[in-house]
Amino acid sequence: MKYIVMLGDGMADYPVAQLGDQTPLEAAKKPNMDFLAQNGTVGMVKTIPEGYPPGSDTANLSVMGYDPAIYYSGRSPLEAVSIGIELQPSDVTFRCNLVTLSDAQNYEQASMVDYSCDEISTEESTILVNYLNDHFKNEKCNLYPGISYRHCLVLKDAKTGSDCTPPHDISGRPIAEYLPKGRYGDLLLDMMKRSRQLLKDHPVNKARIERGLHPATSVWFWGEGVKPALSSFEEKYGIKGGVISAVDLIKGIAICAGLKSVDVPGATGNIHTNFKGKGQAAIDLLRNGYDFVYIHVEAPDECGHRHEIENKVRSIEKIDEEILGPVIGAMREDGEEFSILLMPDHPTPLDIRTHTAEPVPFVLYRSFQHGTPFTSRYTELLSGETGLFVENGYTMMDRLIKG
Ligand SMILES: O=C(O)[C@@H](CO)OP(=O)(O)O
Repeated sequence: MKYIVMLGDGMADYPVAQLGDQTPLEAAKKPNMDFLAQNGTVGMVKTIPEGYPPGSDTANLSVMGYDPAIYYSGRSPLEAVSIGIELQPSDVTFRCNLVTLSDAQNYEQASMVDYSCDEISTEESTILVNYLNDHFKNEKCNLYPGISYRHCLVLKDAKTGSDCTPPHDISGRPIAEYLPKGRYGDLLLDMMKRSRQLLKDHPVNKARIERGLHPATSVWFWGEGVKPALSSFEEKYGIKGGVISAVDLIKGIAICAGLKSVDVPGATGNIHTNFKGKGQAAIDLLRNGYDFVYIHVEAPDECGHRHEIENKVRSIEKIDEEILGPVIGAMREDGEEFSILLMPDHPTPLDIRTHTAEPVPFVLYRSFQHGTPFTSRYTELLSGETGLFVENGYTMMDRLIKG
């Protein structure tokens, strides 16, 4: 028996005028997802517990079977683990984005033009983060380069209690209201201001501007946290598993849960990711001694944040055609019985360009069970109409594996 989670990050949405008032899930051609919905159990599930931020951290922990109320210790430490940073219990970490701010005389007067600097390449960002660290590093403070615009700041012998805003929540808005506050607010803001001076004339940025791309004009800190402690997935569920994702957050959850984190060449975390490669990596894992795979695709979420309507629809179609179809095909070819949980972690509605905490539509399909069809397609509306509602997202893994 094989267990598969197919997770489209931020896939759920609201009706979009440009799509004829359909959601991207309604507009997309996705025969495999619709087949699962026609033959599986369909409903809505709340992945974000009351009082928690609607992030991919809390939501993916839930889907992976870990109650955020018990296991959530912040986002950046999960990413730090994936980057390979040895965290001490007294370390406090922050996500460090490279961002593009608008030109302004004073830092406080700028706006958030782009939380990702046009998804700056890892090669360029590594040069910039190492350069900044040469200026910032001391016995209490260290910057570590990660992937693309996602990096990590570690403060030694520190405490939590800073109040920061994710930059993808304030796209296009003036930053004044959203600058760091709380315990390390002044320190973080000082580094952000200094980074703007240091990055201004950097050759990497000059070359980006020449190529018509957004330069990295500042660092932006958020996602505070401390060393995570997850129980072993294998001990919890009695099966060996792996995770396929392009982003450090999900890879970090995998490592902390004792799951294998698979690197797929060309997996980028955006619409240009290697969808086929991810599907093949899942098949390879399931054919080589692993009974569980969690396939995470970041692209629909990025398209939501960037307000890329067509790309969001297309990313759902590519998940369906290049990942879900081949995985289902391989399981049938091998004569394997299998269960699939299909769902997003949270909605990232195109209209608001950020996450919401609303319940998301799910399908739980078992290759060996055939009952009365629940619904005709996999959509937000039809999933809601079945009347099945799961209050605690972290129980979905029990439903998938334990039945
Ligand atoms: O990694 C990030 O910075 C954000 C935005 O892309 O990811 P998510 O929306 O999945 O939290």
